[in-house]
Amino acid sequence: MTNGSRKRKVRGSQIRSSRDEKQEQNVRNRREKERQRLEKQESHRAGNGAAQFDDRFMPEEQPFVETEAVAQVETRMSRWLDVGRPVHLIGPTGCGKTALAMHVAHERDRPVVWINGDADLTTSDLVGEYAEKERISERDKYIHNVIKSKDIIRDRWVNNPLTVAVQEGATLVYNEFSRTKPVANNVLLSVFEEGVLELPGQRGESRYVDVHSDFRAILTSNSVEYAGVHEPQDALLDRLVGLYMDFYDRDTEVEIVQSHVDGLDAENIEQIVELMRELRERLDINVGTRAAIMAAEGIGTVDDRNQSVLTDICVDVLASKVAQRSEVSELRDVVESAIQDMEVTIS
Ligand SMILES: Nc1ncnc2c1ncn2[C@@H]1O[C@H](COP(=O)(O)OP(=O)(O)OP(=O)(O)O)[C@@H](O)[C@H]1O
Repeated sequence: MTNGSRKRKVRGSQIRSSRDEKQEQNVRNRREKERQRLEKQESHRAGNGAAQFDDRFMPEEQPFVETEAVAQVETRMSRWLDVGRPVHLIGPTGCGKTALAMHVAHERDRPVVWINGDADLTTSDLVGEYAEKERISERDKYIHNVIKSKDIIRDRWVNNPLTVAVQEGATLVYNEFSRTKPVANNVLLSVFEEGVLELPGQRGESRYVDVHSDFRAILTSNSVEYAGVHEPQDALLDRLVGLYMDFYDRDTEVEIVQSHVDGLDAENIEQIVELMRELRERLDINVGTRAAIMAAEGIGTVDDRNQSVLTDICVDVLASKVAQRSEVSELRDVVESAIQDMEVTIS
């Protein structure tokens, strides 16, 4: 054997040993990456407050007007929330329940969680479910040239808004809760009474979640639907403090419309609010504060303002509430005569 061949042999073994080192290093890197991934996943699952409060649970904050009338209802709400009682705001569509609930919730300086009641909403939609599959792969080289590989697929629990709110001591705003079928809302009974949320589907200790001492709930419902198809179970209503709301007074409604509509002077807004309040009396349909905001927005787009345009705008705003086409002409007649009688002069 020549010196050269010996040298090549030595070089070959050096290359092989550096390859082995590299492979071992790769295995170590992969294990470290997997460890970091699992650690991240675990901390996400355990969740801290900020991570759990996902935007999809919360609507944007709207401008909020606080007059004496508004402050009165706020005071009554806060009184009950302070002693840990859930508050149920009941009132006609568009009277300001949601705006008030959101405002009071934000004032509490706790995270706010939002749920919108719906006939299709299930208990799982409220509390959570095993909704995702989690795949964990382990690859290990225990013996030289033998790679042991294992794939674990397990179900992963995903919390829904009620569980997040209960765990984090948030203020839950459950809008139109009576639209949800009563059976789905049964989970609320033990939350309000025993301070425990039961997670159907979970096993063992993780089936029960202690309600955080700062957790509060504000529920809203429409006074008409409330007595309708999904009449909530008496046991749930028994646990709620019920505050009936009506439309605010004229001046509050004027301020509310002003806060939502730019570029329309106070006189025009006052006339629109007064007209809508009159139509509220004359029509069988519900004419909420929202209708006044929409009419003011509509008028704001018109340069050449007159009674005929105002009639068109009011009919457009209210027509979706009448069931038949034939009723639209009746609606127009009522709007026209209200404008005439009140001598509304929009400018
Ligand atoms: N205090 C307030 N400040 C500012 N805007 C308000 C106030 N109260 C009500 N509004 C506005 O009036 C409109 C109707 O209010 P809101 O949606 O709260 O009524 P609601 O009773 O919850 O209606 P629905 O039953 O249809 O949900 C909204 O545009 C809302 O932003």
